[in-house]
Amino acid sequence: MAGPYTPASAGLRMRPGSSSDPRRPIASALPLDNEHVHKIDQSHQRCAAFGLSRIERLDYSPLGRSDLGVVRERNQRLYAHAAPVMEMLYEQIVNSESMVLLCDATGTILHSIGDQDFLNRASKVALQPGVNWSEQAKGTNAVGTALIEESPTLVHADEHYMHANHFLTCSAAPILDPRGNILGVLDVSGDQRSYHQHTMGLVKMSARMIENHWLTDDYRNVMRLHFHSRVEFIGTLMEGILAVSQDGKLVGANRGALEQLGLSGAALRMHTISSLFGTTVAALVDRFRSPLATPLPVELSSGRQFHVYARFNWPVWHAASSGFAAEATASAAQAAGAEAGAAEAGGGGSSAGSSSGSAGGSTAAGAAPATGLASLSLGDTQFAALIDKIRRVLNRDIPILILGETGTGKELLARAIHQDSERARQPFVAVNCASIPETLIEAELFGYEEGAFTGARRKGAVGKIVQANGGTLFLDEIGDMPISLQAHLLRVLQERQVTPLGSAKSVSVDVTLVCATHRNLREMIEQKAFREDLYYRLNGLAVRLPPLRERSDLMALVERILDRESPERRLRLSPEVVRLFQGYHWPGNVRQLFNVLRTACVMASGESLITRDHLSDDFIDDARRVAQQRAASAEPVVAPVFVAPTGPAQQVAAVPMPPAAAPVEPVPPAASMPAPQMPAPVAARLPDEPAMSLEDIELRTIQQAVDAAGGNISVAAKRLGISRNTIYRKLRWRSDGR
Ligand SMILES: Nc1ncnc2c1ncn2[C@@H]1O[C@H](COP(=O)(O)OP(=O)(O)OP(=O)(O)O)[C@@H](O)[C@H]1O
Repeated sequence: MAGPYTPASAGLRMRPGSSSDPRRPIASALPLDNEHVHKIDQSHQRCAAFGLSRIERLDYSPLGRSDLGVVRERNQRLYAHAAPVMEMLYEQIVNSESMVLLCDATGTILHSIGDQDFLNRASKVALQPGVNWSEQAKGTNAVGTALIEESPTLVHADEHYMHANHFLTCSAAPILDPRGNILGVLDVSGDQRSYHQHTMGLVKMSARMIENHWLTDDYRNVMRLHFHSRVEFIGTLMEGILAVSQDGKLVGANRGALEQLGLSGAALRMHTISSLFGTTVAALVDRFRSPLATPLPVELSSGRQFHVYARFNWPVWHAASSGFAAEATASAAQAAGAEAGAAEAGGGGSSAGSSSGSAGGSTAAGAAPATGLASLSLGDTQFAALIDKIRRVLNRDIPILILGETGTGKELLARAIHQDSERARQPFVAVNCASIPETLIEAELFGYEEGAFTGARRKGAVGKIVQANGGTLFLDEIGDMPISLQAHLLRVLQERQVTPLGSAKSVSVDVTLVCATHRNLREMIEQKAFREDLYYRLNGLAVRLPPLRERSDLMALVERILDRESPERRLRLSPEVVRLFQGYHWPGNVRQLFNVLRTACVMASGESLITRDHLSDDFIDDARRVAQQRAASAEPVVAPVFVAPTGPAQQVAAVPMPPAAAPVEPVPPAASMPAPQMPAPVAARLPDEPAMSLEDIELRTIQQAVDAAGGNISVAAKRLGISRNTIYRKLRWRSDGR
C-alpha cells in the first residue's frame, strides 16, 4: 500500500517549466503551503485506505448516454446558472491546453468545454462527461478532494494519486447553495506544464458567480441586502448578500456574507435583520424604494461597520410594507419556499403579483400570485384530485409517498407540499437516495462525528435529518435506499432520534416526511428489496403523479413554461408543433417538455412563433419514430381529455382551441379528428421533412444574426446575448469542418 505523500522539497520556488526536464510532473516545484501539503497527504491516506491502486485501471465505467441524460436533467438548474460562467472562464484560458468542467455533488462530470486537443488527451484518462471523479473512484484529484474537503483545491501533477493523471494540473472549487449545501464543483484542468497560479483565483471567482446567480434566482421575490465594509465593493463579487423574509428573518446568504460576518449559515439563521444590523424591514423598504438611495451605514454589536444596499420587488413589498404585523402573507410563504430552492418550480417565483400594479397596501391574499399546491393544478382532473387529497392531510403529521415516472414533478410537488404547510418557514431538505454513493448515504442522512470513518470530512457533519429539523425531509428515490440502511431509517423515524455515526449522543428530531420514487415498492417488497415495515411507515398517503401523456393540461403547462422562460415576449406554438406535442408520448414527462421548450425559446430568439425549426433534432427524430410506429400499427393517438389552459389559450397555440367552459369530450382517434378542434396526427407530415441537428440550428441562428448585423460580430453578439469569442469559436469550428 502507498505511503503518505511527503513532497521532499515543498517550498522550492520553482515553476515546473523551469525544471531541467520540462515534462517532469513535479508538484514539489510549486510554492505550496503546509495546509495544502497536509490536505494532499490526508487524501493520499484516504485513497490507500480505500484500497485504490495507483496504476491506471482500464474500466472507468462512464455512464451510458441515457443515464448521463438523467444526471444532467437532475442538475439542469445548476447547469443553467453555470453555463455562461463556464464560457467566460473558458475564454480566459483558451489555447492553454486546458478545459473547464462542471461536476455534480457526487463528482460526476456533467459538462466540459476545452481545447479540442486537450479534450482528446483528457478523454484517455476518462476526464469526460459521465465519469465520476470522486476520490473513491479516481483517487486524489481536485474535484473529488474538493468535495471531501468542501473547499477550493489544487491538485498538481504527481499529487494525483493515480499515475495516469500525473500529466494534469487541476483547480476545483465547490459550488454551494445559500444554505451551504454542495451543488457541484467547477474545475479547470490542464496539462501540468501549463500551470498558472492565477487559475485557482479564476475558478474561485467563477464558483462565487454561480452561487450569487443561484441565490438571486432563489430569492428573487425576497428582499436582498448587498453589503460590504467598503462601499465601493457593493455590486462586486466580493459583496455579501443576505436574503431577508418579510418578518425580518435571514433566510439565505452567499459565501461573501458568511465570510464577512464571521458566522456559519446556522448561526446566521438565528438572527433577524434587527439583531444583526439594528434596522427593520420597514425602514429598509422606506429608504430603498427610491432608486437614488445611497447605501446605509450599519454597525454590528461587535463594532464592525458595513454599508448595506437593499433590493426588493417593489410593488409586492410596497403592498406588504403597510402591514408588517401580518407576517404570514403569501410573500412570506414564498420567501420560505425560496429558501428551500423552490424557484425551480416556476409557479412560486411568478411575479404576476408585482405587475398587477396593486399598490397602496391592498394586496389581498386572493390577488397574490399562486404559489405552492395551487400553482401546480392547471386543469387536469386527475391532478386536481391528487392535490385535493394532499390538502386534506396537510399538517396532520401524515407521511406522503409520491409515486410517478421520472420527470413528472415529484420533487416539485414535495416542495409545494412544504410551502403550503405550517412548516413553510422551516427548512426543506431534499436527499436523493439514488445519487449518493451507497457507502456515503448513511453518513449523509444521519451525520457523523469527526474522524468517524475513513473518508469523512475533517470536521464531522450534521446529517440531513437533523438539518431538516422543524421542517420537511424529502427522501427522493426512496426505492434506491440500500436495504442495509432501511432498518436504521425506520428506527430513526419511529423513535424521532438520530445518533450521528461515531457519536454516543442522540439528537431529537421533528420532521415531516415526504418520499418519492419511480419504482414499484410493492414489487420490491415481494423481491425482498424493500422492507415492508418501512413501506407502511412512509406511506401515510400515497399519490401517483400522472405521466404527461395522460394529462389533459399539456397546453396549460406549455403556457406556464413559456411565460417563465420567456417572460418578455408572448411566444406561441405553431399549429404543426401543437400537433407534434399532442401526438407525442413524452417519456421524459414534464422535464422533457420543459427542456424542449427551453431550447425552443432560445432558438426562436427574436421571433414570436415556435416552429419545427426551433426544436431539437433528437426530439423530432423520436417524434417521427413514434408517429411511424403508430401509423404502421394504425394505433390512434391516445390523447387525453382536452382542457384549455387556465389563462388565455390562444396565446399558446395558433390553432383554435375549445373555450375553457366547453363540455369535456374524449378526443376521437387521430384519423377522424376534426382539424379545428384537435390537431391532426403527427405522422402525416414529419417523415418527409429533413432533420437538422441542434448544432446546425445554433450555427444557422448565429449566421443569421451576423448577416442581419451586416457582418458586425459585436452587434450580433449583443443581440444574441453571447460573447464575441463564442461567435468566433463556433463559426471557426464550422469552417474547420468540425
Ligand atoms: N408543473 C410544472 N410546471 C413547470 N415545470 C415543471 C412542472 N412539473 C415539473 N416541471 C419541470 O420538470 C422538471 C422535473 O421535475 P421534478 O424534478 O420535480 O421531477 P421528478 O419526478 O422528481 O423527477 P425524477 O424522478 O427524475 O427525480 C423540473 O425541472 C421542473 O422544471
